[in-house]
Amino acid sequence: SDIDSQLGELDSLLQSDLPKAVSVIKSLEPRTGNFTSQQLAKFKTLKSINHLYTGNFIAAKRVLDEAEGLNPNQELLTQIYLYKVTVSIGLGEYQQAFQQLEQNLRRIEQGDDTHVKVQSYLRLLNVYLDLEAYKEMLLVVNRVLAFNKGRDTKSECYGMLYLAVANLELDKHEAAAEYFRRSGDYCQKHGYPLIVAMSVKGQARALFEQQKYPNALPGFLSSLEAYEKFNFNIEIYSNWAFLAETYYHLGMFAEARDYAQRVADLAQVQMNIRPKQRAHGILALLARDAEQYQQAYEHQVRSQMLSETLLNEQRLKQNAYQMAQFEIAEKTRELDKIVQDYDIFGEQRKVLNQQRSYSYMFSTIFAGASICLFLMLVAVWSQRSNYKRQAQRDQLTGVYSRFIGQNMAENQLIQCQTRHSDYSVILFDLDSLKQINEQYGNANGDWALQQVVNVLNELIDKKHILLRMSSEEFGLFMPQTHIEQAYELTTQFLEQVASIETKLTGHQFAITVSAGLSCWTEQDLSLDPIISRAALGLKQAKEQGKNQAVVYNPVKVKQSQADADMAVAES
Ligand SMILES: Nc1nc2c(ncn2[C@@H]2O[C@H](COP(=O)(O)OP(=O)(O)OP(=O)(O)O)[C@@H](O)[C@H]2O)c(=O)[nH]1
Repeated sequence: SDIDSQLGELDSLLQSDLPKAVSVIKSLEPRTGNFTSQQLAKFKTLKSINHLYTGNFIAAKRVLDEAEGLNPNQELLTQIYLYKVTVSIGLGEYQQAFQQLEQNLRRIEQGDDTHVKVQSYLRLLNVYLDLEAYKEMLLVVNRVLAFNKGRDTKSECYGMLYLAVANLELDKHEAAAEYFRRSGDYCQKHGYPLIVAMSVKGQARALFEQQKYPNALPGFLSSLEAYEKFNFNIEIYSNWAFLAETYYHLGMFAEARDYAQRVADLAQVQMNIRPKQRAHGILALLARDAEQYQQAYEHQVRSQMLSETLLNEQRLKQNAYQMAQFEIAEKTRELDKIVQDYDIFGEQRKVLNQQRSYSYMFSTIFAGASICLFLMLVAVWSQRSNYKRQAQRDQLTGVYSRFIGQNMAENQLIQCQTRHSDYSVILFDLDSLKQINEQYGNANGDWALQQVVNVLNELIDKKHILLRMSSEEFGLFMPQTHIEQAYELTTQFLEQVASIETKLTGHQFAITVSAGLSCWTEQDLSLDPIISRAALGLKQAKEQGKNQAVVYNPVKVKQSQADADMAVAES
């Protein structure tokens, strides 16, 4: 009918000429009263695509719900569900996306269209990857491979790659290396050079994780060369960062510095953050080896702040759009092939070929089973499962870094403020660390720092937050702890530190710490004034001859002599 053909036209326009599509939607709107419910469902579904293009996920969700309620046929229903998944991904509601996919899969499994099944499974893999549900990924990968049986080479190629990625993320590094080798061979044979490069890199990653740095090196170098042909910058920069780290472990410091510096010099845009985070980590290590502690500390702080930025879920979408900016002929050809292979929407193929940019976007957003595959892959490769922990911790002592730790402490303080409960802070600093470094070497200085932290870790409990405030200073934040309790704990801490046995190092030297204490008063609106007072206490402790704790709380000191007494040096 006339309406059906107009809906068909709208379908095409949505991928070729968005402004015109919008005007067609407007012109059809007043006539929807004459539509059959099937046509109306189709119309609403198409409207949702427009909303998706413009990033209006809420509106898309609403019209899709309406379309679903109109009892559409099976084919349209599948389409509606897939768009709903896209909406959920767009809204960052991955759990929901996952449930919708499961629902849809159950429906699809009852049907017998193997192609649709494989595409849906691949799509499900995206979401699993994003949810870091690697075990589930393995199950679904096996289903992809079982259904596809090598029929669709592209799906097979991706399936094999996914299998390797899941193994890598599950820390099955040996298996991962083997699977990456196989996916590399297969994809090479069937002409998917970009996936070959990813497989080569994946293999290098698996070897890298096993600390087989000499074996990992050639893989990073050769995949770098391949990515360079594609101008695939995201991967190029990522490889530089891995090369920096690999060279560092191989003791080739000049090369490590060179690659790390290249990455550190990159613009601070979304897609560079992960490599930059890694590169600053390496620069921190290099600076530390050169005994440039201030620089090392600064690099570490930068690295940690970048990690924090990465935690933002939005990076996935932004990565997608960064990627979409690569207007490289090679890449476009590759994408066209992907789009063809993954063209769930059959007839739209010819339009996709006419209109590259829209097809690009279309494939990114909808036929996402293809391009999203490697976008998400890039994102997940950028987000090692343990990186969150690493980023939050000081590398030497394992305590929280300042950035993370102080945020946590600040949150705790707010809770104490609302409950009017106690909150104490201890700042401490190893005495004469400079001298220990100079006399017994930096390694022993490091060792001393670690021992001191070990001692304190034994004395504190879960609710306490221990963090490295700067290269020299540590802070202990203690909710629901009265200053007298804090002082008692500090006294014990100082005693135990003083009795640390240093013979194991081959030297005999004294380790002591000085500490400043302070606690929350009703006047304090944040941690800052409390920390400043503790710092004054620490300064006083140093001035009074070190190896002692000083409580600095002017308000309380004025109020009671007992508190002032606590400020007296430990005997
Ligand atoms: N080994 C080692 N030394 C460090 C680390 N971080 C900082 N340092 C060194 O610690 C020293 C601190 O020097 P100062 O601020 O003069 O303090 P100090 O020698 O500890 O003397 P006081 O704090 O006054 O007792 C500097 O020489 C830094 O290079 C580290 O992670 N490991």
